[in-house]
Amino acid sequence: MAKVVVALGGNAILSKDASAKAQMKAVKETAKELVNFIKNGDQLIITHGNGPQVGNLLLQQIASDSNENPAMPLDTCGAMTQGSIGYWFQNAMKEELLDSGINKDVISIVTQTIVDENDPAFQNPSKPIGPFYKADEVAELKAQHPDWEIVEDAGRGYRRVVASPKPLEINEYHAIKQVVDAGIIPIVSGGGGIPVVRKGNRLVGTEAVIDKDFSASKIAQLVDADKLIILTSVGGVFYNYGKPNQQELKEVGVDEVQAHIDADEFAKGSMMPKVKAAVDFVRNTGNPAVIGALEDVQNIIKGTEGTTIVKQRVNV
Ligand SMILES: Nc1ncnc2c1ncn2[C@@H]1O[C@H](COP(=O)(O)OP(=O)(O)O)[C@@H](O)[C@H]1O
Ligand SMILES: NC(=O)OP(=O)(O)O
Repeated sequence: MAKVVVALGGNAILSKDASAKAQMKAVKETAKELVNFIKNGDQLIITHGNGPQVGNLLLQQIASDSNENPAMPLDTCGAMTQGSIGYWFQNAMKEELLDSGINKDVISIVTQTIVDENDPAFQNPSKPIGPFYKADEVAELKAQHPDWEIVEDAGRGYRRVVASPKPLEINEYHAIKQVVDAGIIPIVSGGGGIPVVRKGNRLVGTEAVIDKDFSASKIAQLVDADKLIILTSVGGVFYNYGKPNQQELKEVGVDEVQAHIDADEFAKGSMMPKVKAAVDFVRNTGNPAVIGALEDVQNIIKGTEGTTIVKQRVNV
């Protein structure tokens, strides 16, 4: 039995339609794929992004902000998305498991992730959240929201970016480990976890969105996972992505990927955190990490799809 941490992108939950109904439908499709890990005999730990959802929630907060009904801060919005997305997954996974004749419990755990208040990321926002905007909408958005940073997101449009400090510790990991050992499927560290700073015995929420790929790597190391699988909207990692000479990677050693990270060849805010998180997991555990598409889960399990990053390639 392999212990597998699966990280899902916020974009895998929300495509164009941001209604709860459409997101629940997408989560249900995702759950159908995830149940394949259980059928394969794996122990599953699920984590997910929240970039689109937390950005949309912030917009709702701004739209209804008043003395009587004040806007919630970003850390609280992160917690709210852990609750809503966790509910969707908990609900959909249980139904899919029962439909497959498997009686297993699924539970989402509100997770706090400890960050360093002096992390330079607080001065350099990089995490895209919320909807995509067109180039000609940016000037008006900046006039409406002078405190917003807006950047181009991997050729897909423009998005607001917020601070994204690195996860140092997952506060609830002892409890998460016990849940996994009890044979329960946990949904953890949603949206990278709620960013908190340690002040003695207190954990104080801070306004940021942690990259779920980095926190997934941390969780995977803390629970001694055999594999980290990052599922997204693309079949694997490409060199020269989007160019005529793009090349999809099948199996690749950490040192080779590191050289491409050092040369800044992957898109910031999309593929770069995934490859960095995967390399961190492989280096610290010696176990493989896979980056691939959600719809390819069955073949990822067989090892025929996705990009697998390994400590050292056997046949080079
Ligand atoms: N080198 C690359 N190889 C593959 N995909 C890439 C690369 N560079 C950028 N991308 C883009 O990254 C996207 C995945 O990142 P993102 O949308 O942030 O993931 P998620 O929300 O699923 O975590 C892909 O859909 C693809 O458009
Ligand atoms: N928090 C986070 O990494 O979200 P996305 O995966 O949606 O970007």
